[in-house]
Amino acid sequence: MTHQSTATPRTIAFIGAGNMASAIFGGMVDAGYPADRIIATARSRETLDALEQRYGVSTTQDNAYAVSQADVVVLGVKPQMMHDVCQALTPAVQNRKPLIVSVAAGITCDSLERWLGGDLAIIRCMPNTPSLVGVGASGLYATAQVTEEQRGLMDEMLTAVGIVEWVEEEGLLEAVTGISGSGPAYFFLFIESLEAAGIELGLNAETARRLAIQTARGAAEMAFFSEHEPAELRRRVCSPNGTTERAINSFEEDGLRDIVERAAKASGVRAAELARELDR
Ligand SMILES: NC(=O)C1=CN([C@@H]2O[C@H](COP(=O)(O)OP(=O)(O)OC[C@H]3O[C@@H](n4cnc5c(N)ncnc54)[C@H](O)[C@@H]3O)[C@@H](O)[C@H]2O)C=CC1
Ligand SMILES: O=C(O)[C@@H]1CCC=N1
Repeated sequence: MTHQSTATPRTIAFIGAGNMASAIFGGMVDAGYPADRIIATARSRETLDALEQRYGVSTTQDNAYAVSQADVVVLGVKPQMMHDVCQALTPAVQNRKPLIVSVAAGITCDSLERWLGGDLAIIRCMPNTPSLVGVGASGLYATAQVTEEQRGLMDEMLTAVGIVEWVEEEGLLEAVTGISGSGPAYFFLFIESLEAAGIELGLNAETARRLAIQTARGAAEMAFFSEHEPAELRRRVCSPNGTTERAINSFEEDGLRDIVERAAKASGVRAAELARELDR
């Protein structure tokens, strides 16, 4: 994959280059976005050195300096840190007026706007970590101040690392969090469980892990590329009165669908809770 845009690439500051932010810019760089247009900040110099070495991005521990260079500021710190980080950045942000993008679970555009001094174009983004390997899924919400060009810029940045879905109501980002933001962890848990089952059934640990991972990958790729819906693909694995049917019946009897729905809702509820807890 190569970076397609002919426009001058924007300078993007990632404030808090942890798991999520580095998954996005790592994926962007691997997809061809110019590394010299990315500035990453973090608390530890060691983290930044490693990112500089791996991706060739610029780094600094000075958040305000990074903002002073940026057309787009991606806020990638933990929700609990967001208030203090924003307040410290207010002068630099008000001076430069970059597009503000937050990836933090829960934190509302209203809080961000207040904490950063007002009158800003803000996008809330709920990405996920598979962005690192170009298979991310991001849900986005834009406030009224965001221009079409800025939306286009985000589309360009994030389609380099996966799919992008815009939602028209901010509250729907809670649903996005419950499905795709937290979602990779659900699938990792399923892989772990399948691996453990393989070991229980007598396979050696490495074989069980390789089979579980490759099966998850194969199923996801088939679902992605197929013209058939997942339910049909599932039916095609189930021979009548065969082995899969027995396993699927076991899942259904144990209430897997309800279990998944409850978990996804719990994630979204926690996002809403974070917004209330951290608003001030
Ligand atoms: N991890 C995930 O799968 C996802 C995370 N998110 C959101 O991404 C945000 C970050 O989560 P993670 O990357 O998992 O956390 P993390 O702990 O890996 O990253 C946070 C980074 O912020 C840095 N940091 C802390 N205080 C700072 C400061 N004052 N100035 C500059 N940098 C500072 C830390 O050094 C660290 O590198 C959270 O708000 C979370 O809700 C959203 C979607 C998925
Ligand atoms: O667990 C969290 O709060 C973050 C947001 C979505 C995925 N990880």
